[in-house]
Amino acid sequence: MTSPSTAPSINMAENKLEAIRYRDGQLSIINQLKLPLVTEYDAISSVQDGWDAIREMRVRGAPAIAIVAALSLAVELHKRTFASAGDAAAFIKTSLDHLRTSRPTAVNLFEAANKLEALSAKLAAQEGATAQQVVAGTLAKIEGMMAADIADNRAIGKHGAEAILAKTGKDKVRILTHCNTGSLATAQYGTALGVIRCLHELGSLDHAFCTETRPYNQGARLTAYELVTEKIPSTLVADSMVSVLMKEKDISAVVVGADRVVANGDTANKIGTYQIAIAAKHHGVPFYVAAPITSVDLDLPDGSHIVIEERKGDELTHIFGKRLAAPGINTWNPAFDVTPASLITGIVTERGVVKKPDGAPEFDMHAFVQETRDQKRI
Ligand SMILES: CSC[C@H]1O[C@H](OP(=O)(O)O)[C@H](O)[C@@H]1O
Repeated sequence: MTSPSTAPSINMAENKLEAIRYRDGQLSIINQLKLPLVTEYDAISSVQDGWDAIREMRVRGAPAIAIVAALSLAVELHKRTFASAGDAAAFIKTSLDHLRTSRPTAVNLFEAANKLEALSAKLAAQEGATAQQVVAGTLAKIEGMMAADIADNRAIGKHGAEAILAKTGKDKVRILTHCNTGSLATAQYGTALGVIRCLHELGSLDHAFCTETRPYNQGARLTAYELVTEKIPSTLVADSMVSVLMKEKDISAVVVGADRVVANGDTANKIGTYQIAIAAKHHGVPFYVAAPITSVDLDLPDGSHIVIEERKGDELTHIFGKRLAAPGINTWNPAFDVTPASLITGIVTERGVVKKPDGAPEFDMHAFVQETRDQKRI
């Protein structure tokens, strides 16, 4: 499945980091387990290949997971033939059911799967529907996902940059982020890292700080890679340095991504986000979550209902396959934590920044989604 390549991950023509390559039914992804030392694209030729890449975290990041899952289905739809519209819809449903089991916490995958399943069932139920119509309609929806995600990320970047500059009243800001929420976690540009990119484009970024993000090191490996590649002034810190960083380095705001934002604004994000939010509260640093509406789960009332993925202890005990922890030690490796709404200043989406109603400790995501429904594209 792996096709080692020395091709650069930067598309020099557009100066864009291309983590997901999809052309005419052919899909490949950068193997993020090997970054930043090796840039290698893995071919994804089936739904099972997509599932494996997501489970093994060769591709990760909430929007990227949803997009690669859907595109892995698109790859199969390009190759297969079906006897009837019903057969095509049944295959799509079975594939999506399988893809839903790859990783549990990021809601984007489930949101995309639900939409695609509903669409294919609707197409198949139409009078005289053919398999080709079901496949073509589903493919069009899937193939539009990347463009929609890039547009959403650019809008998130703009809203987030404006909100941070307004809140801090500063011309130039110093931003801390956690994990990787950039081009590697999305179709391109990124969510929280998109806000940092936008501040940089506006000439309003003094400096970005990224955490290592143990145990998987998305910050040290991936965010640092994106920041250095784009020549954004930036510094890497260990997760354990966040409080002293806020005390001594004049951090203007924190902006992080999200895997699931529930109805009251409680937010599941990469493990370690919660302690950064607590430190931000203590130091009076505004704390923003940046995420597309596809990361909002209105079905869950608060964060206690979010299923948190637990991953293998090897991610803690080993780095690049090399053991660093004492053999025999027990491990606990939750991949995400939940930051309570009370610690969050604002939730930046493509439709604007959600704020708490006056004096309220929590957000009303239902009201925000309802009010902004007309702006919905996908
Ligand atoms: C914009 S990506 C959101 C999210 O995804 C990351 O998780 P993982 O690397 O485990 O897939 C992280 O929590 C990011 O903030």
